[in-house]
Amino acid sequence: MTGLEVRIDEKRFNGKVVLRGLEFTARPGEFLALVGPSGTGKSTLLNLISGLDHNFTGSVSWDGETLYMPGESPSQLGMMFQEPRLMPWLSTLDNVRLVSQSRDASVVRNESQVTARAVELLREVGLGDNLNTWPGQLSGGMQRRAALARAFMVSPRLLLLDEPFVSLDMPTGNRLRESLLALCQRQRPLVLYVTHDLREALAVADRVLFLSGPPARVILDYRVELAHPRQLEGPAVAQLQQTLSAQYPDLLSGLIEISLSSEGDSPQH
Ligand SMILES: Nc1ncnc2c1ncn2[C@@H]1O[C@H](COP(=O)(O)OP(=O)(O)OP(=O)(O)O)[C@@H](O)[C@H]1O
Repeated sequence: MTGLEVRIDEKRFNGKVVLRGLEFTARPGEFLALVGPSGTGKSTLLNLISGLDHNFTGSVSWDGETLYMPGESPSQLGMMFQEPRLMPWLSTLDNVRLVSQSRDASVVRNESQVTARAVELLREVGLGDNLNTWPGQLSGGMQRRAALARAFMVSPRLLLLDEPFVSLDMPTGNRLRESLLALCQRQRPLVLYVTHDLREALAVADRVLFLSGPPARVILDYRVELAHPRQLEGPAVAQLQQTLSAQYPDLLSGLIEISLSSEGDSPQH
């Protein structure tokens, strides 16, 4: 099939089974949220799909071909983590340009094209005035913006996001989610978005995959039939959440959390 086919028979760490019988498929352009209790193996799953960890039984296929030989990752793979992971000694622009030095560089060819694309992406996420700013001078929210721009530098066909906007205040998180959705709308990658926050999942995703407690597997594949733009606090999302809570009370216990932090979009001094 076209797209991603995941079948993890078993993934263990030191003999302990973390994932077992975890299966799903997804098509290009779909936006999937992976929701599950803390410590259930969501990041582990992304590591298997990205090819960072190939020590498991089962298979991951992309466009009908089994990925990957050990040490390989899929081409045009974009990733973003909880931590922005910017190089502190490089400017914001150079942090984004850096990605083009990877083997996915085939997408952008020469220096000026690389720079032009990085500038365009940084403008798109609202950092057009911060091209030469050091990461340490950016706020937490601005650093996530830079990380978001960097994830799109490879024109990703597959985009793996591991709680990318966790511990941001609600307005900052909302603005970043809007930027992400706008970029996805244009480039249509297949997105896997890990979150432990059901409201966030319902606000962004076409499908929500609910993972069980360990060993994790998919216990519900839920299609979200709401038009964009959705608001985290919107009535339709609240109603959906209520319906799901009524239908699947055990599934949702412990999942509905909104992180409130003081981290915002203002630069740090
Ligand atoms: N490198 C590792 N070595 C040993 N155990 C590991 C390793 N990485 C993860 N684990 C274990 O695997 C389980 C799943 O961890 P993982 O980080 O994938 O969960 P998660 O669902 O992403 O958690 P959270 O929501 O808290 O980020 C945990 O019990 C964790 O301790």
